[in-house]
Amino acid sequence: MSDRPAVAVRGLRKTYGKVEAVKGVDFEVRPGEVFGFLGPNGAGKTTTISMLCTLVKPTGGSATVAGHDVVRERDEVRRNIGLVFQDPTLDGYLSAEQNLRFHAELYGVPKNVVGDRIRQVMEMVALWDRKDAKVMTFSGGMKRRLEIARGLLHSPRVLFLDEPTVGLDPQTRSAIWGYINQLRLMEDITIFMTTHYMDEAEYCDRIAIIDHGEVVVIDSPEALKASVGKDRVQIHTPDDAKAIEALRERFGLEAAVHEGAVTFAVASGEEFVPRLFGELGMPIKAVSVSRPSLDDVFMSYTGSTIRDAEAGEGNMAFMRAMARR
Ligand SMILES: Nc1ncnc2c1ncn2[C@@H]1O[C@H](COP(=O)(O)OP(=O)(O)OP(=O)(O)O)[C@@H](O)[C@H]1O
Repeated sequence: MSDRPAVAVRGLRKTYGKVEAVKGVDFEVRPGEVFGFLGPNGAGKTTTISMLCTLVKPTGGSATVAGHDVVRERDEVRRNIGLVFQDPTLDGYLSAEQNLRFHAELYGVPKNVVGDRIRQVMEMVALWDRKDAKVMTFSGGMKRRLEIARGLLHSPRVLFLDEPTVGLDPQTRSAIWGYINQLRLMEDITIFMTTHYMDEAEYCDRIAIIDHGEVVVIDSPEALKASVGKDRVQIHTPDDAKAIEALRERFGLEAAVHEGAVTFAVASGEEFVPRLFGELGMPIKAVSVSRPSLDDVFMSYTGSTIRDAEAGEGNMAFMRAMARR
C-alpha cells in the first residue's frame, strides 16, 4: 500500500446558483482507512461525494482520488472507484449474477477472472446461494448487499458508500457493517462513506464532521469524544422538576429530562456523583455516568445534532449545556 493519500481534497467548492452547497473543504483520506462523512441533512455530504466520484463538476478547488484528478482524469478516477449510492440502480428483471456480469463487462473485468471474482464478492455478502434469483424478489437489505458486491467487483482502490444502511432494519445494518469490516481485512481498499447514524460513525477510523458546507473537525471517534471533555450524568429522582431546580441552584448546572431521566453534563462525572448525593438535598433512586457519545461531539462542534431535529426543547437545553462554545 502506498503512502499517497487515497483521497486528497483542497478548497473544494460547489455552488448551485446562490446556494453554496460545499464551501471550500480540505481533507485527506489515508489508504486503507474507513473514513466517514457525518453531517445533518443539506450539509453538503452528497455533493462532496458526487464531486469525488466525478458525477458533479466542482465550482472551485481540486481533488484527487487514487492519485487522479477528478476533473482532468475522470476516466482514471472512475476505473479506480466503486460506488454504492442511496438509490438502487440494479436491474430487477435480471438475476443477481447477471447484474454483476453486466457490471463486469462495463468495467472491462478480464473474462478469465470474472467468474471467480463474482463468486468471491457474492460470498462476501452471503448472496451466492441466491445468485440465480431475480433481483426484484430481493429484500431492501439484500439489494444493498448486492450493490456492495457490485461496487467491489472490479477491485476498486476506493469504495464510496453514500448512506449505505439508510432505510434498513437494525439487524441488516449490523450485517452490512460486518461485511464492511470483513472487506477491509480481505481487500486492499479505502472506504469513504457518509452516514447520519452516530453509532455507525463509531466504526470509522476517522470522521469529518460537515455542517453548512464546511468541514468543522476531523479526527478519530475516540479523540473527538475525548475532546468534548464532559461526561453525561443521569439521575432518577422522585421529583424531576425539583431535581432540575436543585441542580441549578446548588451546582449551577443546566439539566433536562432526557430518555426518562434528569440529565446533565459535568467534567469528571464519577468524582461529581458523591458530591451530588451529599448536597442535592433530595433522594436519588439511581444514577448513571457515561462518557460523551458522538451525539455530544456533534453538538459540541455544530451547535445541533441530527437527533435534535426530532427532539424537543428540553433536550436542547441539555445539549447546549454539553456544548463547549
Ligand atoms: N442539484 C442541485 N441543485 C440545487 N441545489 C442543490 C443541488 N444539489 C444539492 N443542492 C443543495 O446543496 C446543499 C447541500 O446538499 P447535499 O445533498 O449535498 O447535502 P447532504 O449533506 O448530502 O444532505 P442529505 O443528507 O439530505 O442528502 C443543500 O442546500 C441542497 O439543497
